[in-house]
Amino acid sequence: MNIVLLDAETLGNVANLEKVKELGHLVSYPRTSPEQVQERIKDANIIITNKVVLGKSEIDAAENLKLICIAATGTNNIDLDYAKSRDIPVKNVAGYSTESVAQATFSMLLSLINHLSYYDEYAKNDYASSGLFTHIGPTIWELKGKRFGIIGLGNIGKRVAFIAQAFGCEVVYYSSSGKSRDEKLQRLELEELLTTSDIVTIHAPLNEKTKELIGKKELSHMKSNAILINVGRGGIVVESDLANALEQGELAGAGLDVFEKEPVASENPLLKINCPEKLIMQPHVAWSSQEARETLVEGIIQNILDANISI
Ligand SMILES: NC(=O)C1=CN([C@@H]2O[C@H](COP(=O)(O)OP(=O)(O)OC[C@H]3O[C@@H](n4cnc5c(N)ncnc54)[C@H](O)[C@@H]3O)[C@@H](O)[C@H]2O)C=CC1
Ligand SMILES: O=C(O)C(=O)CO
Repeated sequence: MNIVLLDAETLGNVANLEKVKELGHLVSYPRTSPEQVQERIKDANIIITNKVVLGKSEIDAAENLKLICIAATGTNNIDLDYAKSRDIPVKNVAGYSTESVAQATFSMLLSLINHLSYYDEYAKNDYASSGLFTHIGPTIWELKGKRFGIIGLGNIGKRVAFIAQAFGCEVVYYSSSGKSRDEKLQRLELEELLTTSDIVTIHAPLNEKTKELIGKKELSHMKSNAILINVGRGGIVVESDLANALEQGELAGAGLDVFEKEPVASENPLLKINCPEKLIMQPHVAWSSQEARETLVEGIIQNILDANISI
């Protein structure tokens, strides 16, 4: 059985990747450009991809393809409808990074509301000569009692809700999908969630309903002291509108782990905003704790075993 892993570098150093070799003949590429995909997968029975895009032409190029394994939870890099029409199963790994992404959500949020970068820089450069034990600079506020609005209440959204409640927040959520109802939490329409929340975090997948869900109009509904965190997918937030909204003071800050184009384009307006202290950016690492990457590989192995492929 030919297994082709297209973007091994994205998994980092995980010992259990060796176990995939016990399942078949593994050819592992650190990275694969769009131009290289078709040649590399032409003999593959199983393709493993984290973020390499497999559309119609790529799927057609792999004539003996039996399974597509996504080395991720999000499935938006695969043409799922076309794979289905060709009877090729597509398996993602659900839930492997829930803790890691929830932790990253709060890491960015707490950094922003406690102004970590500012106070770190002050302590290292100005504190010794300040003559005062403290320094009241940018305002720090407490999470307790604040309204915490979650967009997408699945595995990650629910974990974030639990932690937000532990901080004493009032959690509300928006979901267009009936699957994620939670009777214990208040469900709001998107506009009300945006208008009334002090913190908004995004944990939805990218699909037709979520694409550009948060643009100019939605950002203008947000409270001027609010913080927006997006660890779902980049295409959900319109980046040029967010850059404008931060500059205009329509919201107080944003933490982004995901971007419409990854890596970000050098002309991305977010890289050029005139208030960089209001924005934290990460290179799509919310998922990537050591524990999560090892669990991810276990999930891929299980997906291959479950598929019970015979060649
Ligand atoms: N930044 C990162 O490193 C990572 C990002 N992700 C992203 O987070 C997403 C969610 O992950 P999980 O919670 O594990 O998945 P999940 O499938 O458990 O939850 C997704 C939730 O979003 C809801 N949803 C779907 N369409 C929606 C819409 N139009 N509006 C509001 N909610 C909607 C679904 O009903 C579901 O409850 C993934 O699809 C992926 O895009 C996931 C893992 C790592
Ligand atoms: O698992 C996911 O969906 C991620 O974004 C990490 O690759």
